[in-house]
Amino acid sequence: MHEDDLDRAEDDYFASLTLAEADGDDRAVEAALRPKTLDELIGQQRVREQLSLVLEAARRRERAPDHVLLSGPPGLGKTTLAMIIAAEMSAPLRITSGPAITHAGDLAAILSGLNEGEVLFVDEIHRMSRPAEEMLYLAMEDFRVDVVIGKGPGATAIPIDLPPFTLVGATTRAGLLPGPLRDRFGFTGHLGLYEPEDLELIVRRSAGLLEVTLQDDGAAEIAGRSRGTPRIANRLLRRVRDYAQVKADGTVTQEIAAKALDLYEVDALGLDRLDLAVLDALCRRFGGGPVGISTLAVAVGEERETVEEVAEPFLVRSGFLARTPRGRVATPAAWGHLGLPVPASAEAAAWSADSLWDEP
Ligand SMILES: Nc1ncnc2c1ncn2[C@@H]1O[C@H](COP(=O)(O)OP(=O)(O)OP(=O)(O)O)[C@@H](O)[C@H]1O
Ligand SMILES: [Mg+2]
Repeated sequence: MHEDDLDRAEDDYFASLTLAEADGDDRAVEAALRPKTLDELIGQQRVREQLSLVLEAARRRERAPDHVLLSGPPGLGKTTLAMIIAAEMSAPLRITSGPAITHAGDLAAILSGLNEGEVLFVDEIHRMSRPAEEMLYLAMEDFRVDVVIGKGPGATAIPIDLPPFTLVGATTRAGLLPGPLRDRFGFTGHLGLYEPEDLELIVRRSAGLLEVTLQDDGAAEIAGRSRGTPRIANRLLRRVRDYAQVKADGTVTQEIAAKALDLYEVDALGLDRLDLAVLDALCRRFGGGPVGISTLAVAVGEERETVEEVAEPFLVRSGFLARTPRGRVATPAAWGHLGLPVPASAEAAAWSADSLWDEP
């Protein structure tokens, strides 16, 4: 069995579980809490409107919608959206991922097995091999793959026509995709971190599905500590529910939520261990910066990618870290959050960070 088939079977399995069956298994609960339609999706107003237009137009033309690229930090709903696209088009969904496609042949097999209108979801599309990527260009644009038979001068390419399909690619970093690949997507949706109000709605929706009694201030407490991320909000809700059931009568109040999250070392603003380690290294070891992201990653013992894609977006959004052309700098708020006096240099660095830049 191919790894992607396995992924698919696993995802189908998790998605098919009812909440009662899934409960207790975090991954299965996550799948069961996924919104199934665009209307059910909370937040991401702009992406939702744009995508709904793309899908509605395709439905009216009775054609497969244009290829869609979804980018954004982990846990914001890329996989969920891919499933929604297929569901909204009443089309079957095939799931694979960049790292699972090691040879162009793997991709050729997947592509040539597609049926008309099918949605092919390629997660972590930035991690596909170069030859597979080139094969994908042709498939996306001309709905064709060239399968090479033989080797050396005698090798021949046999073109195989593909039925119209929709590719949905997901990446945590659109900036890492080669230009030619990015350009072949008809629509790119960028998912940004969620606002606390939206997270509150998500927590309340999930509590309803999980049959947790949740007070409004309890929902706000969980939302406020969820790092702008629905996956984290749902996970914190489950930990708080455990706490409420064991230590109280099961009702999640603000006080219960705060106590439970303190116990799990999620601080009042939602910073987790990694976030705090990054801030701590930045302030204590590098005097507040500027310091390069790779150096910072080594200092906290993490992959550069993890620091850049998981910790940094939230720290920037929370106003603790600024990205400058010379490196990352801690803002005065960061020193304050760590309970350290703000050095004069930090004030100055924050002012010079007016040249803040953002990735495309
Ligand atoms: N807009 C939303 N409304 C409600 N729940 C959401 C929303 N977005 C995501 N979720 C929930 O968050 C969880 C994580 O979402 P999802 O798996 O789609 O994230 P992802 O972007 O694919 O993450 P990764 O990059 O790690 O693959 C899902 O279980 C889903 O229930
Ligand atoms: Mg995903």
